[in-house]
Amino acid sequence: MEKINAKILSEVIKPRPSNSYKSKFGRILLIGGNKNYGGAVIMATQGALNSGAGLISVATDPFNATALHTRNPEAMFIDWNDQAQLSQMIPTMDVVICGMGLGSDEFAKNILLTVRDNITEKQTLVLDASALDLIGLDSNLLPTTAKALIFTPHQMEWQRLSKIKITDQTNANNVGALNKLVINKNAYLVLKSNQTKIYDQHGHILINPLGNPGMATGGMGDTLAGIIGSFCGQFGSNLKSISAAVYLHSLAGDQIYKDNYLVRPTALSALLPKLMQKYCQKG
Ligand SMILES: NC(=O)C1=CN([C@@H]2O[C@H](COP(=O)(O)OP(=O)(O)OC[C@H]3O[C@@H](n4cnc5c(N)ncnc54)[C@H](OP(=O)(O)O)[C@@H]3O)[C@@H](O)[C@H]2O)[C@@H](O)CC1
Ligand SMILES: Nc1ncnc2c1ncn2[C@@H]1O[C@H](COP(=O)(O)OP(=O)(O)O)[C@@H](O)[C@H]1O
Ligand SMILES: [Mg+2]
Repeated sequence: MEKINAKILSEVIKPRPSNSYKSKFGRILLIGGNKNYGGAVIMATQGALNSGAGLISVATDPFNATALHTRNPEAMFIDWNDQAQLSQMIPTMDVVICGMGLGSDEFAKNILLTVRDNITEKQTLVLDASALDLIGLDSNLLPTTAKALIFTPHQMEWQRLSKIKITDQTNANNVGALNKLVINKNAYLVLKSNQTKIYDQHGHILINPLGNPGMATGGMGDTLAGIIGSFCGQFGSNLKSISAAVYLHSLAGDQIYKDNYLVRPTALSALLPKLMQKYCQKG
C-alpha cells in the first residue's frame, strides 16, 4: 500500500497547450439531484467545473434548474424526465457521474437503467451515493459496458454494496469484493473515510494521508465525485488520475481547515483552480 504525496499532482495535472479548446478537457455529464437533494448534484458540478472539466451537462429534476444556473451558469441543464434526450446524450460523453442526490425511488431506478443501457465502452462511469445503494439492492442495475467504472462509496455505502461490514473492510476483502462486482473490467474503488483508499482490481492500493474532520460536512463527497470525473475527463481514467483527484480534494480541505473550524464543500471547490495552477507540471 502506497501513501499518496504532492508529487502526484505535478505528474497528473498537465499545463494546457495554447491551442486548447473546451472539448479537449472532457465532456462530462452529471446525473442526480431529486427535489430534495438538488444541492448534491450542484456541489458535484462545482467540483467538476472548478477542477477543469471542459464541458459540463447536468441531468436533474427541473426543480433544480434555476439553482444550478444561479450557482454554475457554465453548466448545461437537461430535464431528467426527458429519457429520450438522456439516452441520446450518454454515448456522446467522455465521463458520466451518476448518483449524487439521485434518491432511491422507482424513478431513480429508471434513471440508473437508462445509464446502464446507454453507456458504451467509450465512457468512464463514476458511481456515487444513491446509485451505489440501488445497485446494492439490485445487481442487475450495474452497467457492464463502460470503459472504466469508478465506485466512490463511504464505508456504509460500501457495506451495502459489497455486503462487507465496516469492521471487516480489510484491503484483501475490498479487492476481492471489487473483483466480484466487476469481472475483467477497468474498475476502481475509492473507499472514503478519514483515510480514503483507492483500489484497482489488481490489488494496487493507494492511501490518502490528507484530510481533516472539518471536512465532515454534507456535500463533501459529492464534490469529490465531480473532481474525480473531471480528472478522468482531462487526464485519463486510471489509478493515478483518480488518486490525484482524491489528494487535491483533501489538500484544499486542509488549506481551509488551517484557520477555519469547518470546511464548506463550496469553499473547497473555490480553491481548486489556484491549487491546480500551483501544482501543475511546468515547462
Ligand atoms: N445537499 C444535499 O442535497 C446532499 C444530499 N446527499 C444525498 O443524500 C443521499 C443519502 O446519502 P448519505 O450519505 O447522506 O446517507 P447514507 O447513505 O444513508 O449514509 C449515512 C449512513 O451511513 C453511516 N456511515 C457509516 N460510516 C460512514 C462514513 N464514513 N461516512 C458517512 N456515513 C457513514 C451513517 O452512520 P450514523 O450517522 O448512523 O452514525 C449513516 O447511518 C444521497 O443521495 C446523497 O447524495 C448527501 O450527499 C449530502 C448532501
Ligand atoms: N474526518 C475526516 N477526515 C478526512 N476526510 C473526511 C473526514 N470526514 C469526511 N471526510 C471526507 O469527506 C467526504 C465525505 O463523503 P460523503 O460521506 O460521500 O459525503 P456527502 O455524501 O455528504 O457528499 C469524503 O471524501 C471523506 O474522505
Ligand atoms: Mg456521498
